[in-house]
Amino acid sequence: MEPFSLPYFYYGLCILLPIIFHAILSRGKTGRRLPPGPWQLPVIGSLHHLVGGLPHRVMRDLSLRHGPLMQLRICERVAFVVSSAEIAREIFKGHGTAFEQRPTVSIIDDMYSEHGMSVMFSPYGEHWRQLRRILVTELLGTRRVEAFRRIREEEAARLVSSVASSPPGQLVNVSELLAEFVADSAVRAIYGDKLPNRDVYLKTRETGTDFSAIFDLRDLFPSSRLLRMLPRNKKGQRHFQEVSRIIDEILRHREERCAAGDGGGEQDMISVLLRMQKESSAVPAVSLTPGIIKSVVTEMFGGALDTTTATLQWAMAELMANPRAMEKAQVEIRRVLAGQERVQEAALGDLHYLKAVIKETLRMHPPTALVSRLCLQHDQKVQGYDVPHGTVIMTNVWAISRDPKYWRDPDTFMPERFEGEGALDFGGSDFNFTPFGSGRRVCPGIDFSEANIQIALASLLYHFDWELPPGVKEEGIDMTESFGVTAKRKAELLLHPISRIPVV
Ligand code: HEM
Repeated sequence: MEPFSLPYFYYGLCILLPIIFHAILSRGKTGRRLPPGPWQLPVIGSLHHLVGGLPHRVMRDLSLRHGPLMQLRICERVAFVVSSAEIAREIFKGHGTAFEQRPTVSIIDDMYSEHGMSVMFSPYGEHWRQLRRILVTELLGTRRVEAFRRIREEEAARLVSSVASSPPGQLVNVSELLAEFVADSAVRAIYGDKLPNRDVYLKTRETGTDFSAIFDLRDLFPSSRLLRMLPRNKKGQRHFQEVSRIIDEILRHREERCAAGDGGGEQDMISVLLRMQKESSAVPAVSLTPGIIKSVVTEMFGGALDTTTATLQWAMAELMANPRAMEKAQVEIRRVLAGQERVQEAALGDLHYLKAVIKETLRMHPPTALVSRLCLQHDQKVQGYDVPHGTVIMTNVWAISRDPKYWRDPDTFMPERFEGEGALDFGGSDFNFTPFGSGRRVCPGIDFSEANIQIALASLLYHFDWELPPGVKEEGIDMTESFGVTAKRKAELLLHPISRIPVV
């Protein structure tokens, strides 16, 4: 064994002393009662604990050690991570509007500062309330979602035609086809037409969900004047400029078509917004300037595409990994739709097992695994702990919906748990199952995305049986999640379709 070496002792002391002083000083300074958390380093705080894994998974593991309300300090930002349904309920039900603001990052602030905030990142207040009302009543309400039915049916028919026309015996890239289905169906609803450069847009979106495009040191050290003078994140800037250019192009096309007399029957979201802009009395407290319309449209694209696509891709992968659930879903669909040439939405209301499959997919793979809010009121207390003004509250939706305290065999895909009377719903009031968030800022796109997911899944399962590539077993399907803002599948899903109900 090496003899004790004095220089190593001094090196160790040099590292430890600042940590100890920092811990003592910060404790003395705040005088607050804060929740427990992992040990912190000077300057970076708890950041080092988060390196090397997917944030929602690392945070779940940390919270198993430190508790369901855990404090993290990421450089200058304080975050409380919530990993229990009871605490989530306390936060969203017991504190009025204290936690109804979303934290934002500088790259998003920069982008919106040019043309005005939309809904997602708007501070809680009158502007948000008015825009949210437009979303809920005019753009994403039941009546409007119903009006997009023809679009969904056409795009679902196109999806199964693409599968049917693939060369016999060849694998079909189901992930890609589902991404294209969502892009076409959602975009036609938003814009009235398909994107002329859909593939370029989809590629651009991929960058937008990459953490490296939104990362900026300014967000971690908001008090640093020096960092504010440094150049912005180039990757993020390029990405947002590209998105901005594409949305400008879309809006220009739509306005030209409106001017040429094609109002899209006032069905698509952009023409609704343009009409409301003209009738300014329709929205007294918010001026629908071209900039605000651009922000709303950008957000509709952002909110709709990745989340819906990820859910569909996970659902197909889970069904392939669980042949019993696949068979049960197909038996139901083929019984309910018996004799139909293609899937029509009218029958989908009777597909109870399919609905349970979608819920179970969202339980196991919530696309927004961490839902963040900001505490903007003073003197809030949660579980007896102080919540300082400016604290980021991160609800670990993924951890809660995989917690054995609430779910039997939480890592097993079991749609049956959502069958029958009294099954949980994802509207935001069952706090152990909140893939769409909760409280006043719950996702307004639930009906819109559910309608798209149902018809695409039902169509794929109605017309085809599906087989894995040779040599791949159900338990060998790659279920790795990619690292990014949306919890997507890392691997593409390649499958063999076997025609059962011919596509005509
Ligand atoms: C499977 C699909 C989807 C999932 C899982 C999802 C999830 C979420 C979540 C977790 C939030 C945050 C809620 C909170 O803070 O409590 C959110 C907010 C939001 N979502 Fe979705 N979403 C989906 C689809 C959509 C669609 C289709 C749209 C629009 C076309 C949309 C637009 C929005 C908007 C605008 C907000 C911000 C609401 C506000 O701050 O008031 N989402 N979504």
